[in-house]
Amino acid sequence: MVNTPREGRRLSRRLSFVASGRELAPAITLRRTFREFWPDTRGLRRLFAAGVVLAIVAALCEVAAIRLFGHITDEVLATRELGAFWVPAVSWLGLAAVAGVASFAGSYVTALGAERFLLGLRDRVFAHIQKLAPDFSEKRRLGDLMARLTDDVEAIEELVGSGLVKALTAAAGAVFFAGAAFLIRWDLALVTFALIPAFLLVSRAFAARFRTAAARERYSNGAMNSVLEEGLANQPLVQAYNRQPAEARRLHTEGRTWLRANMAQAWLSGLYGPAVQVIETVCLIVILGVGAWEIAAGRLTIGGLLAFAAYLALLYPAVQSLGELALTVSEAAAGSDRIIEILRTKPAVTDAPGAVAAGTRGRCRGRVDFERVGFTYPGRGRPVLREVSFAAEPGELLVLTGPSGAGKSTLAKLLLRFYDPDAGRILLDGADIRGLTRESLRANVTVLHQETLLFSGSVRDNIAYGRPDASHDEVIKAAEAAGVHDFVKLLPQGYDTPVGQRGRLLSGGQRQRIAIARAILRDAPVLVLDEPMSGLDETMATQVMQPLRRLMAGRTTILITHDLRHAPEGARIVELEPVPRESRLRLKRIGTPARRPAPSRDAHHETASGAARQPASPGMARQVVSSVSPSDRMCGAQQGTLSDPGRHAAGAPDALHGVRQGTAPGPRDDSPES
Ligand SMILES: Nc1ncnc2c1ncn2[C@@H]1O[C@H](COP(=O)(O)OP(=O)(O)OP(=O)(O)O)[C@@H](O)[C@H]1O
Repeated sequence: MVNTPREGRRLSRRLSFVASGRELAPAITLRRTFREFWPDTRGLRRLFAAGVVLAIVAALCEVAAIRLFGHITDEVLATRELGAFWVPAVSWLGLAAVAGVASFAGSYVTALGAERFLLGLRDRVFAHIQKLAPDFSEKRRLGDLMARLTDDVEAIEELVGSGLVKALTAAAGAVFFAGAAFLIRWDLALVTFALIPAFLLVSRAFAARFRTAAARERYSNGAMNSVLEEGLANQPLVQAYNRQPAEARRLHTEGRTWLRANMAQAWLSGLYGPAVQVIETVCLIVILGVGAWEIAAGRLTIGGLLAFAAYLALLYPAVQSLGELALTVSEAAAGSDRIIEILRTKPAVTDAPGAVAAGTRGRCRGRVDFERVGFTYPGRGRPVLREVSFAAEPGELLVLTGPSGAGKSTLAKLLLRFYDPDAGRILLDGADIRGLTRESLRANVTVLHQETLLFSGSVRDNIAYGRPDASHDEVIKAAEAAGVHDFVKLLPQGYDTPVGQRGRLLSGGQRQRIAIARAILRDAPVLVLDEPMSGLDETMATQVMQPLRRLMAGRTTILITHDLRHAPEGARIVELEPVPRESRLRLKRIGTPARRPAPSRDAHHETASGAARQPASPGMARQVVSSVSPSDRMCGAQQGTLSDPGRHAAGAPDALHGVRQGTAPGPRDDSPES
């Protein structure tokens, strides 16, 4: 059953799937697995069919070769007639050559089909995950998703692709070898066939123990990998906190558990081989005993007996291989369950039928409107946003502030259409973004995420990520504008220097500036900066501020920040407060800081009832926007709207989001750095 270490690993994976079948819920039938994944074999079926045909040719050659072996034994060895040797010997050689070529070609085309199937299915699942909101991956353990894209996809292939080929060829081989043995002596064949259940019984007895051992191995392997992954990913933390010995101990403990689980498996595989061998020996002795009796009685030749034994030696592995099919099915069922779960997850948003491209010739002016937007994350009872309205004019800088968890980053996700709002709408240049193609929408909106996201490629790759066709000069220009060029020049390989895993070979400020260069190169008219200064100290923040201003110049910018010290002068400020637990009251404020933003956000606060905490800066211009409970709505409506009173008033005046227009924003002095 377990012949090579690779097969052993495969078997343990297979058995562990069976063992943990309950959690993995292989409630999927064989038919359903085939129905779901058979279409993935389109274009590959000829390869698999060729694999079956070639494997059958090889098996037939083996049947014929054994026949020749019997013939040589009887006609040459027993009679000592050397002259009768050459023809069968050359034929045997010819058969061996044909079998070798057929076997090689069969394995090759089957492997080609299998690898292409894996490639196609993995691409399909990965492409589907990319269509889902990023939260889909973020909510899951990365290791689990990786296992689905590798082990589970492979398990499906082993059933639907190469597994099917293997099953068909094993079945054909079993029929040929059994048939050939039957032709030599049908009564002797029946005796030996009667011993086949003994193989199945031993397999069954071992499988149960193997299953437990394999499940332990898989579990401890997962635990060990987690320790490794965490230890390596958090290496700076481990070293800074002097936790190296503790981490080493943790790994050693998990490693020892894994070792014990592996030894249990090794013990079982070691025992299984001799157990099967005992049965095979029993079979052989029975055959030899009965054969000797039959030879003495003149009813069987020595060549016939040896050929008979050779057929049985090939028949038993074929039968075992068919027996293992049940394990392949279990594994594939569990794997397909997990893959189907991904494939059946519907994207939170899709392009509407008839969706159009944003803007004129793909580029919009950059006006953004949030109109009474309400949103609750799927599976969450409480809304994150309720009746949020504000607008940003083309080229305007709007600072979005508010306490942690108020939903600021969620607004960015809605603007990118990772989700659609449950209520209200978001407009880009006056067009509801639900009517735009997601590709064109996202081409017009660049988000700089709170955590700088870099790939492990070179500096150049990371800058050009949003525009892979950018020329070298364009990359350098963007890098210069972002203040990247000077430090890149000092790197050992310049723009070709690898930035390391998630850009960890660079400082936080350098990473951030590369992300700014990437955004500059992308040149989208709308920009969302989500806490661009987070994690940067004062000096770094100052260094990043200059390139940021260049990036913001001429673009509609929504700057999300807790820290109003980073709000450029003259910027309009929108404050978002969390949706209160009980009341439907929601308050947000818009203001314009004076020459310098207030040092403390508290200085801007004003209570919902209107009892103002005075702004620290005397020149602060302020608008108050409030989304109010139904009884307050009229009051809100009377206050007008932020930017287009006519449009809102013409809509549903009694449900309007209340806006109190403050002093007009002062002149912006964060204008593009020239
Ligand atoms: N994918 C998600 N699924 C469910 N809830 C989420 C998800 N993402 C965020 N939330 C919740 O939504 C609320 C708003 O989160 P969001 O990240 O928008 O806040 P924020 O104002 O940007 O906070 P911070 O300033 O700390 O970044 C939080 O309570 C958060 O727990």
